[in-house]
Amino acid sequence: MQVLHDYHGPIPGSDRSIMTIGTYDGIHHGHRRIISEVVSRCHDSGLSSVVVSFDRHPLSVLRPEAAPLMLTGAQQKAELIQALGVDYLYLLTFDQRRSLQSARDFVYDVVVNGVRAKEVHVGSNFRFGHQRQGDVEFLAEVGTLEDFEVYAAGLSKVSEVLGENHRDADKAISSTLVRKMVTAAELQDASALLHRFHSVRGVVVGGDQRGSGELGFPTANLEIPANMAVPLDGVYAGTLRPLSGQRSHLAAISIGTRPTFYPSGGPRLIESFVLDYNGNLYGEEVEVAFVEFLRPQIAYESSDELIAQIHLDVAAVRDKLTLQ
Ligand SMILES: Cc1cc2nc3c(=O)[nH]c(=O)nc-3n(C[C@H](O)[C@H](O)[C@H](O)COP(=O)(O)O)c2cc1C
Ligand SMILES: Nc1ncnc2c1ncn2[C@@H]1O[C@H](COP(=O)(O)OP(=O)(O)OP(=O)(O)O)[C@@H](O)[C@H]1O
Repeated sequence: MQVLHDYHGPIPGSDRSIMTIGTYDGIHHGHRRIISEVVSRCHDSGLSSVVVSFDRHPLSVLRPEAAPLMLTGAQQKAELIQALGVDYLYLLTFDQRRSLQSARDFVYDVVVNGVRAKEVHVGSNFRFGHQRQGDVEFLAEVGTLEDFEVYAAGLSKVSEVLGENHRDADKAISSTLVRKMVTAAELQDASALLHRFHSVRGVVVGGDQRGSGELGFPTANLEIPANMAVPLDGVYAGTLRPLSGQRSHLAAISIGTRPTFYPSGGPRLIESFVLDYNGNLYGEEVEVAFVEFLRPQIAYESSDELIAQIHLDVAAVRDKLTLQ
């Protein structure tokens, strides 16, 4: 897959393309359906597949105070789109200028002159352009004039993945809904909607050295990235993968402020005790994936009580994740 940044001009190597547009944070079940449809129609027609997306969430420019915590960083989103077999990711800088662009100018700039689309696939709720004025009907009107077809897919509902009895069965799957599930630690539901375990990437930083010393459980510490969705404070079964390698390791993960040692609150961290591992992870970029909530954070009376509990946590991780 080739990544084009604010590319002006025809997509290289192809006359016309089949495209989709959206924020595409998380690449959830509904997103996958649309992107896979684009890829499959390209296989049939020999055209190139293009996902047009933004380099940041539009709300981070329009109303930063209302910007959501993200499910994917830019690199991970690109990797997930690539894994679906897409040829080109066309990333638009979402800045003040873009936010003021009318729906008509956006279609001509991106769909007609940029991608030279033959087909545009979106969900039926897709909106675009200044103040979200453009909708599927407007896109189709321009399509009639400019010779591209618009396919508006019905929205995939939660019931398709989580069954008719789920609390949110009737809702459309959306990034917003998955973000809520992640932050509420409803990880089984979130994983099913994402087709993967939610994860966060970061560089391992030094801690207080208490983990490797007094506790006997060294931890790879990540600062919580300011704009990423992270499950609520607690202890989790999950995995850690150094991005320099392919292998994931089982991990007992603690998210929180270490209340045993910082009663009035320390920095909030993601700390991973990696099972059966004694390498050095400092300075490495890693991906920590959250599989299952085990328990809340507890302020223990003594280190010994915490150590006894971490032994149980590690056993629980082994038990749950080696059976899956
Ligand atoms: C599996 C696991 C569970 C943990 N649970 C708690 C907890 O319930 N309460 C708490 O105060 N700290 C908890 N911690 C965090 C430890 O306090 C922390 O790892 C320790 O203070 C070492 O910090 P350091 O990495 O800065 O040296 C947990 C850590 C791990 C790995
Ligand atoms: N459940 C769904 N089923 C089918 N298509 C969807 C679904 N959700 C979103 N889409 C489509 O996927 C594209 C990207 O969606 P986008 O990321 O903008 O929306 P979203 O997932 O609903 O996120 P948010 O909750 O932030 O609005 C759009 O064309 C959108 O209409």
